[in-house]
Amino acid sequence: MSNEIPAKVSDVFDPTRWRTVTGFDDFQDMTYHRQVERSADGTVVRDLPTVRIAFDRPEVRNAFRPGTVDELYRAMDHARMTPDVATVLLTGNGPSAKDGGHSFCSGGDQRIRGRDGYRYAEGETKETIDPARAGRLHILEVQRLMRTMPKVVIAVVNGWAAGGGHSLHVVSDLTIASREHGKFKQTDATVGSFDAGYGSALLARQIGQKSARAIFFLAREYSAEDMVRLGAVNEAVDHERLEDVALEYAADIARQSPQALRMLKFAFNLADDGLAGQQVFAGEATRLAYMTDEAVEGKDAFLEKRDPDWSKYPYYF
Ligand SMILES: CC(C)(COP(=O)(O)OP(=O)(O)OC[C@H]1O[C@@H](n2cnc3c(N)ncnc32)[C@H](O)[C@@H]1OP(=O)(O)O)[C@@H](O)C(=O)NCCC(=O)NCCSC(=O)c1cc(O)c2ccccc2c1O
Repeated sequence: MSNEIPAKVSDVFDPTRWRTVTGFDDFQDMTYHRQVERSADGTVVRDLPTVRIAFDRPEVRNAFRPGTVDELYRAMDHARMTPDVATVLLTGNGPSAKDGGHSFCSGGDQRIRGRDGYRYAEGETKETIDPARAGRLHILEVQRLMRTMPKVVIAVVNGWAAGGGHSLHVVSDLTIASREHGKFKQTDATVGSFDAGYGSALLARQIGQKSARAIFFLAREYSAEDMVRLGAVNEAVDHERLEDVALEYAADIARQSPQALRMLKFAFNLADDGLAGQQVFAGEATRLAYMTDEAVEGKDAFLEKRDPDWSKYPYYF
């Protein structure tokens, strides 16, 4: 494992607490780091169970284009499949070198929005759109991944959370936000778009119908403190302490049982996610069942071409 200290990608990012995750060197729009413990001389002693995934387009308030979403999905899925990762911090790098603005994510990049979704493009403008590739709305696939992955996802809102960026905070398990720079605005309807899935309906489950409807219908700006009062954000934090506090949350999460965490996450989702939620919860119930001698007896009996002997296993009540 490399002892190299990564570049300082954001104002509240402490490079000594992280290493760059290998295999993602091709990323252009995102950064992906793993928390580490280092000795006094900077040597990595061990990995810690948290990753940091961040939008890295601060000059456009961390708007996402299809390539951004591809990278976000890859990092998130890698975190999902890394067995010693408990918590994912999703945040935005910044501030913008252009104007000093802070952003978590401002949703879909409107410059390359086509009539069929967001278009792949060589450059930053509509003139560079690749006509051979269809438009995408696959941030929804990322939302489903965040929702169903058996890890705790924390939105670390360091600046603007607008449009599709607002929805990413909604679908995260927890949200902490910068008191100074965390700002929330659901601009979907302003630009003729609408997240009619988790972004709106789940928000209504979280904070109530009237408040959620106001956020979408009025598209007003809310501070981190406003959002704490509404119940949409767990905590407003001094900006300079934002990632430290996020790592304190992650340390508490790491003290809990992995099995209990995933059963709880899927239990929280179950009723709101209908049969899909039941399927995800039930999959973990099946895994627990596979761990029992009773289930092993069923498998062994099949392989040994005999009838299963259930006599040792009571009909619990
Ligand atoms: C986020 C803001 C409120 C910040 O305002 P502020 O005044 O601080 O900054 P500027 O407006 O000056 O922005 C600086 C700079 O960044 C550019 N920029 C900002 N956001 C975007 C963006 N989303 N796309 C492209 N460019 C952006 C801005 O133009 C400036 O550039 P300069 O060259 O002039 O320096 C404010 O910026 C803002 O309101 N942004 C737009 C937010 C928005 O409407 N987002 C899209 C909503 S729709 C969406 O995200 C969405 C995506 C999906 O994939 C979906 C899929 C399925 C269903 C629904 C979806 C969906 O709704």
